[in-house]
Amino acid sequence: MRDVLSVASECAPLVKTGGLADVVGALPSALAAHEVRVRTLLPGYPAVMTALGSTSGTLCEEEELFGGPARILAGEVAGLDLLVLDAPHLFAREGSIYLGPDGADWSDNAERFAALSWMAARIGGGCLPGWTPQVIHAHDWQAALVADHLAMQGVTGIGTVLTIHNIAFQGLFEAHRLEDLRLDPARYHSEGFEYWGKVSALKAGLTACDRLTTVSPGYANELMRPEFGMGLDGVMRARRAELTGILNGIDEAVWNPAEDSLIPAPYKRPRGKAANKAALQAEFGLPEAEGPLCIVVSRLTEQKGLDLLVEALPVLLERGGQLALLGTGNRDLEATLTEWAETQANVAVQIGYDEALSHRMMAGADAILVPSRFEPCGLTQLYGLRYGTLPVVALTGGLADTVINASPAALSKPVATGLQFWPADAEALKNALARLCNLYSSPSTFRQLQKNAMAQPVGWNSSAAAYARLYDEVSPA
Ligand SMILES: Nc1ncnc2c1ncn2[C@@H]1O[C@H](COP(=O)(O)OP(=O)(O)O[C@H]2O[C@H](CO)[C@@H](O)[C@H](O)[C@H]2O)[C@@H](O)[C@H]1O
Repeated sequence: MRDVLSVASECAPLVKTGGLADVVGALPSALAAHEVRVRTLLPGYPAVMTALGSTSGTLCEEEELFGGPARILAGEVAGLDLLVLDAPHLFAREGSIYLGPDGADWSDNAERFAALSWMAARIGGGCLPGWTPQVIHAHDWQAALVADHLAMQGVTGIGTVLTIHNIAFQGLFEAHRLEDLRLDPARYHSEGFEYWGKVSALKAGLTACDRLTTVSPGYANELMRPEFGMGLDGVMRARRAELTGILNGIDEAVWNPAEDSLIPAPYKRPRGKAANKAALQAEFGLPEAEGPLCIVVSRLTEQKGLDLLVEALPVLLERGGQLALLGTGNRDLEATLTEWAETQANVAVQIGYDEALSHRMMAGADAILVPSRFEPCGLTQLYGLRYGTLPVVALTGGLADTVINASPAALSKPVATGLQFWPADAEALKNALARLCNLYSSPSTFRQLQKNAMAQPVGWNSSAAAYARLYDEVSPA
């Protein structure tokens, strides 16, 4: 049995802004089947403290943690073995976990997440009675200082793994804060955590952790190229031997069309989607239509390429297709999409974040559109596969790794599970939408694609085994 401390800034179902939370929340139970015991360290945001309740005990205290006292609490919540960093001066704030009321990053995000890494390192050093992990698994920049903090605390004999969920987020801070963040000035150089005159928390982890992973083999390759490495491609190339791409899975208990209590009519076969489609159209105020009902469930950011969809949309509408979109983010994009919905009968837009609605959309739609410019893995195309909702995706990162394009060869086998297009531009997306409409107009072909999609494995099993092997490799002898 391996003991692993997973460290992250979010974890479903407790606190979620994106796919990171899903992965951090799902991995522990997937790993349990592979002889790995995971305890998850999270910041004590109000939602986490409330979920923990009063049953927890204090396991370890710190008098002064970046401006105030702190302690580690423990408890079981939603099947997770949680360790919670209770530090009210850093985390007892309402609103977004990353952003202040003005929409900008909290000005002390450096200290907030340095504190998380510092306490992870303390746990690695044995501060909890009776439990010390063999491996610390850090997720994204918010946990990436952990290897440096282990070194600063003089802790050795612990394996470290850093997973990159999205290299666009790097945790950059002014260099003069370096010592306040309890970092070693001797590592402030181009092969350490220095990045264009700043401290990069992500680069700290990329240069100091024993092993690096990212969330698909395709993105692992892309990260080593300037177009995708966001300035860190050189670091990724230098650490090529320690970098692995391990595909994300989805929680098959939460995303199961046969037993999903959040959808109107659970189903096992594609034809069972019809009742869900009618309900979804009614819910969004969409009429019946000749073409496919497409959905988007997404953060509205540059990465996700939804500006391309705005340009390509007429092709779908001319063919009698429909769009129902759920998302939030970029204000201009929200306004443009809302305008489309106000002027087009076949476009409906819901601005906001709504987990239950996202299930109803997966169940009711014919296709899900994911036109991302880059996508480390992507989860919504995996939900789409499981629900027989064909993914139409850009050929990048994990989208390229998880969807089998409906090429003539793949259609004839038949193994195709969706549509891919490249480059990630409006013209290629228009072509993909036209191809989708063609396939949709042949019901038997479309039904076969849906069956193939629903049969594609999208769970955690083989990826959990890959993480377990990695933990074995980095564990001290
Ligand atoms: N408005 C809304 N309402 C309800 N639910 C919404 C929503 N907007 C988004 N979601 C949900 O949030 C999650 C988003 O996960 P993704 O993996 O698709 O992208 P994200 O960029 O957040 O994750 C990053 O990390 C993950 C995890 O490694 C990688 O898969 C991904 O490529 C990388 O960019 C999904 O569960 C989705 O259903």
